[in-house]
Amino acid sequence: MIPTPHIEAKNKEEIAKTVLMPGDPLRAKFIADNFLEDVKQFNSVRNVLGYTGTYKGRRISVMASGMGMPSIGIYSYELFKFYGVENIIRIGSCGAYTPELKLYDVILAKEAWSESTYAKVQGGYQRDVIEGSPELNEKLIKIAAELGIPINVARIHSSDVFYRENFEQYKEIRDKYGCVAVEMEAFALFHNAKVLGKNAACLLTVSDNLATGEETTSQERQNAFTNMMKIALEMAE
Ligand SMILES: O=P(O)(O)O[C@H]1O[C@H](CO)[C@@H](O)[C@H]1O
Ligand SMILES: O=c1cc[nH]c(=O)[nH]1
Repeated sequence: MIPTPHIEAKNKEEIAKTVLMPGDPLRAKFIADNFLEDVKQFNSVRNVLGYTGTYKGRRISVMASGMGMPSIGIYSYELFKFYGVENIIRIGSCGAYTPELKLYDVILAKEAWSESTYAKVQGGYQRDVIEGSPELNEKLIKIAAELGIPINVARIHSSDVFYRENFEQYKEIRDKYGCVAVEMEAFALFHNAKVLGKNAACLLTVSDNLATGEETTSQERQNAFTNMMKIALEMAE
């Protein structure tokens, strides 16, 4: 079923087996412009930009997911199911729930906790925690160590809501469920990988801290989280 309603690539070969997936289409473009060689754009439908190129001579794709679980649910499903993609590594921004995490710190989401109904509705999954791929995580941890980039391996919160009326609720989610930071896509990505027999991981960079009030600009979130990008790019094959 390709092209799909949301991805215009006409054959599978246009997309590599491993896809890096930021929420922001312009973060995808930044990576293609600054890190990849021999780049070909394979998607511009809805401005959700997708590119394939080489990194240090090895092939890799980068495509945006948009924001939220419904959006990454669509793109990751189409890539896994119809384009033969095997590995998706989300590279996102997140809000830290603890003062110990500093802006620009990198987190590897070992598992995602969520109150979202995404996994239940999509495939009848009843639990509220889903793990990322242990194999991908092991590789990412090794790469980070080789690059000398510290990473925090932890459980994160995948939320459907960016602006909560009760801001202080994050403390309960942190303390009760053990989540160190919040983002909005990993739970759905991990679920799609599981039901389709594929692999998914999620690297995050701290863009703001709910405990201290520190925050980065939209420009930094788009272009400056390069440590996370460099770790993920080493997954090129
Ligand atoms: O920076 P990205 O990858 O979009 O990730 C985070 O940023 C967005 C909210 O600002 C949500 O998509 C959240 O998950
Ligand atoms: O989902 C997100 C991403 C960054 N910062 C937040 O507070 N939430």
